[in-house]
Parts: sequence; structure tokens; C-alpha cells
Amino acid sequence: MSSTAENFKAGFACFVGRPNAGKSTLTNALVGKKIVITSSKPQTTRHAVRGIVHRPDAQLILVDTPGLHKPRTLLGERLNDVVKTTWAEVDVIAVCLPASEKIGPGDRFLVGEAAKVAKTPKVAIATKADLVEPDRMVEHLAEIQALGESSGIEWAAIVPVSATSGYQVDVVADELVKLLPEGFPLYPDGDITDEPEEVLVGELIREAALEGVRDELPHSIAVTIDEMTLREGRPEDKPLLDIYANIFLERDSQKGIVIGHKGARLRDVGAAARQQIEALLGTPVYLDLHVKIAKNWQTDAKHLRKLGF
Ligand SMILES: Nc1nc2c(ncn2[C@@H]2O[C@H](COP(=O)(O)OP(=O)(O)OP(=O)(O)O)[C@@H](O)[C@H]2O)c(=O)[nH]1
Repeated sequence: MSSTAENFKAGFACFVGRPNAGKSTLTNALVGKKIVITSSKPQTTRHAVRGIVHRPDAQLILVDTPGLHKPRTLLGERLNDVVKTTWAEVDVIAVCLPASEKIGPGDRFLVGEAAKVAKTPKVAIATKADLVEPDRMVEHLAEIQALGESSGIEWAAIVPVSATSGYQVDVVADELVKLLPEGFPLYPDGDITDEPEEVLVGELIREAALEGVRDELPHSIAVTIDEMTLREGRPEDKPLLDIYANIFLERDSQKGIVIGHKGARLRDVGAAARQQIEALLGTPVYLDLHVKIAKNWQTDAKHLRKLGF
């Protein structure tokens, strides 16, 4: 690539918004590959996974943060710390406000917090445009404008988007790129995320383990990877990746939910996770899952460290 710092832009953007606002889905739509775990339940994004959008004129590095929320546990506090540290470091903050929902106290709190990071430009994104009629969108955009004014934020842009239909995803990229500093690419071409593969694999396993039992186990699952190695002695064209992982639960009573009758559910979890991991890494996988109990891991600092928070 013959780009110079004069005609190339490179920098960081982060999506913020209440839980379920569509941040992860939009990140995936921009990057074009499933790297961030999306779910219909709030607060499943634990890691600031970066997706990288490579364009001829720019490199846009997306930092996906967990939702800011009133902390009730030590984990909650850590999550909020991660969010605020991220905000101070990026070149543009993109606030996601779903058109399918009224702007509420949660959004006001969040926008108020974002306003405190005064120097960073802010873009408002009206997500889930496909779910609403045009007149509702017009009303929503006016509310976003008013929210900016009452919080002391001058939006650099307000963009309606649908990450699921693809509507205006490119416009979101354009508006974010405009606000990046000039500079050389920060990552090699082709990198989609710099998150260690172990973290992504752990997230895929956690997602599979939560599938169908989210109501019973909303935030009580953590996954660690003990080992991830290519099996020795395999022919070069038939590699096999051995992955040894642990699913941590808070209480004994949760074991049955995850494991199921005679281990049937755990087998399904393993099969689903394996499929996702193979799609992500492009290598056949042998996945060994162990279910363990780490009592009250969400409130125990020692456990949190061990589990990587
Ligand atoms: N119809 C529609 N649904 C969407 C769109 N974007 C996201 N969703 C859905 O909204 C839900 C939440 O999306 P996520 O991308 O996980 O939201 P998030 O803001 O990352 O959520 P947290 O990780 O909990 O903070 C999922 O069920 C998505 O499929 C969209 O553009 N249109």
C-alpha cells in the first residue's frame, strides 16, 4: 500500500449505548465477520474486543465495550471502569440509541457521562432502523438532537442505521472515519481483531453454554481456556486443534442445568461451540469441556483475577 500519513486516516472509535442497543451487531456489520458475541440478553459483552475496518483511505479500529450500568457487584464495577478508560482513549465516541425504544433515563445517564469526555467528538447512531416506520424515526432523530442539546453535546453527525439489513452501515463508517486523525495504518492489513484467540474461543463457548438457559443463568457463567494446541503427529493437510476449556458456575445447583440429563445438554453445548470455533479459526477442533464451580465468582476478587477480569 502506498498510502502516506497525509491521505490516510487511522484511529479508534467505540460504540456506547444501553444494553441491547445493537452495538455488537453494528460492529460485526462494519467488520463483516462474527467476532463480537451478540445476544438478545443484555450485558453479555465482557471484553473490549476490537474489530478493524480496512478501507483504501482509512483504518477504523472499533472497540466494543460492555454497557455502562449501576454496579451491584465487583464485576459490575470493573465493567464500568473498562468503559470509562476506553472512552478517554478513543478518537470518536458513537452513542447507539435504538429507534425501536424511547430515549430513557438510562440513555440520559450515559449521554451525560459521555458529555464529560468533552474533547472526544461524538456521533449519535439511531440503531435498528428496520424496526420502525419513517415517522417514528423522524421523531427519534429530533429526540436525539434535543438530548444532545440538553447534555451539552454537539453531535458531529446523527445517523440512522440497520445493522441487520445493512442500511447505512457504510454511512456510519464514513462519519466515523471523518473524525479520525491522519496517520499510518496501526494494524497489518487483514487483521480483524487483536483480541487473543483464547478470549474469542472462550466467548463462543460461553455463548453456547447460555443458549436456551439465559433466564436461569443470566450472568453466572465464565469460561477459561486451559490449553489450545495443534495436535502433534497430524498430517499437514489434516490439522486438529485441541481445546481444553472450563465452564465456571457459581453454584452446584446450576450444574444440572448446564450438563443436562446424562450429559446430553453439555454435549450439545460442545457441538455448537465447536462449530462456531471451527468457523472462526478455520481448523477442525477437538473440544474438551469441564464444568466447575467457583462459588460466588462475581463478587470474589481472587476468582475474578483468575478468570481474567
Ligand atoms: N431488527 C434489528 N435488530 C437488531 C439490530 N441490531 C441489533 N439487533 C438485535 O438487538 C439485540 C441486541 O443486539 P446486540 O448487538 O447484542 O446489542 P449490544 O448493544 O451489543 O448489547 P450488550 O452486549 O448487551 O451491551 C440482538 O437480538 C440483535 O439481533 C438491527 O439493526 N435491527
